[in-house]
Amino acid sequence: MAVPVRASMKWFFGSIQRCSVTKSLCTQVKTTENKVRCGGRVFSGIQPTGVPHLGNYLGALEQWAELQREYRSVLFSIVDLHAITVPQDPAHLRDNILDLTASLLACGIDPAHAVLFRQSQVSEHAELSWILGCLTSMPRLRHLPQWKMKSKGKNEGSVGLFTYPVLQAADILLYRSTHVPVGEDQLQHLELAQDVARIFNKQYGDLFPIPKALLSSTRRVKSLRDPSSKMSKSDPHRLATVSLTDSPDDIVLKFRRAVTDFTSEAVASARGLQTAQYKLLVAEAVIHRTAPLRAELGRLRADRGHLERVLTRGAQRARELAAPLLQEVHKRVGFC
Ligand SMILES: Nc1ncnc2c1ncn2[C@@H]1O[C@H](COP(=O)(O)OC(=O)[C@@H](N)Cc2c[nH]c3ccccc23)[C@@H](O)[C@H]1O
Repeated sequence: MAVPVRASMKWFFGSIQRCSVTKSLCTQVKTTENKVRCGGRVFSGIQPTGVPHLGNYLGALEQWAELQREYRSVLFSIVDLHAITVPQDPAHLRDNILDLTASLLACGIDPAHAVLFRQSQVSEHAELSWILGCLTSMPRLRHLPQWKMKSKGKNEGSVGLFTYPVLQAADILLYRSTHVPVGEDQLQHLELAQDVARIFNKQYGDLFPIPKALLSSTRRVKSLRDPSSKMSKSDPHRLATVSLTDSPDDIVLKFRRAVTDFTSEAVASARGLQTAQYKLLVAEAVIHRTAPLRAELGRLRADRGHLERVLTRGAQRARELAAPLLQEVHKRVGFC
């Protein structure tokens, strides 16, 4: 099958993928515009489904760390309410939340610069989600990716899975966020958040800025087994996904087995190499890039108390921002 592993490895050679989405929806991160210290507010979220993979890192987390130095106000949430839209084992979920916290810190998220918190510890998310859900039509949600993928096309999922994107809109709007760094797979969800903000503003008066997506240069890392799909935590094929905690041997194995249509003409720095040599080169680059993260992650994971404290403090700071906004929403809709 002629499918490009090089597409999933492009970042290594510094190739910048072109943004195919309209300018109004998204902005690529490394533009001059965004290098200026911005007065806006950045918000993003990640599901606690284990240690992040290379797609999460290159598509989102790497730029999260940069943005916290560039923006005045930055919040990152571990979205555990989203995680339970599919069945979860409670003990496993608890572990995953702390493992993800350690991973985010290892990727450079600094609680002194960014508010890092668990979504379920700030109840305003769920409450705003209800209000926004009352402004959202069912047909608008039916075609969004989470529902289409996870309900298996048979309308089999839970109500929570169906309204998942409304909760995501609430996450973003609750902080009047202006910029949302995400991978390409989240753009449709962001469009919904924009629509909901417009609907609310029209009905109740201007309150929410229309949030923009910030796409990294590596906005879609593909599965190493089936490049027609994205690299994903839920991929059942063990060799499809590179986790940040994979051992160097595992990384080499996964790239060696990766599906590719590579020809050495395609990437200047690999000219003249055979496919096997090229794959090894990329595997070594990934090992080199992830080694410091692996070491730091191991250290952070050992101190569960510290991780809990980071999340508790983060939730306090998030609530200080969320409560007055929700109060204002209450006033506008007529609750007080
Ligand atoms: N293969 C890939 N290539 C490039 N980027 C990728 C790849 N896989 C994942 N990503 C990006 O990683 C981030 C977290 O992924 P999640 O699936 O947990 O991401 C999700 O499931 C969201 N619904 C979480 C969420 C909840 N509320 C939010 C509010 C704002 C932004 C995001 C959220 C995302 O930026 C995602 O785009």
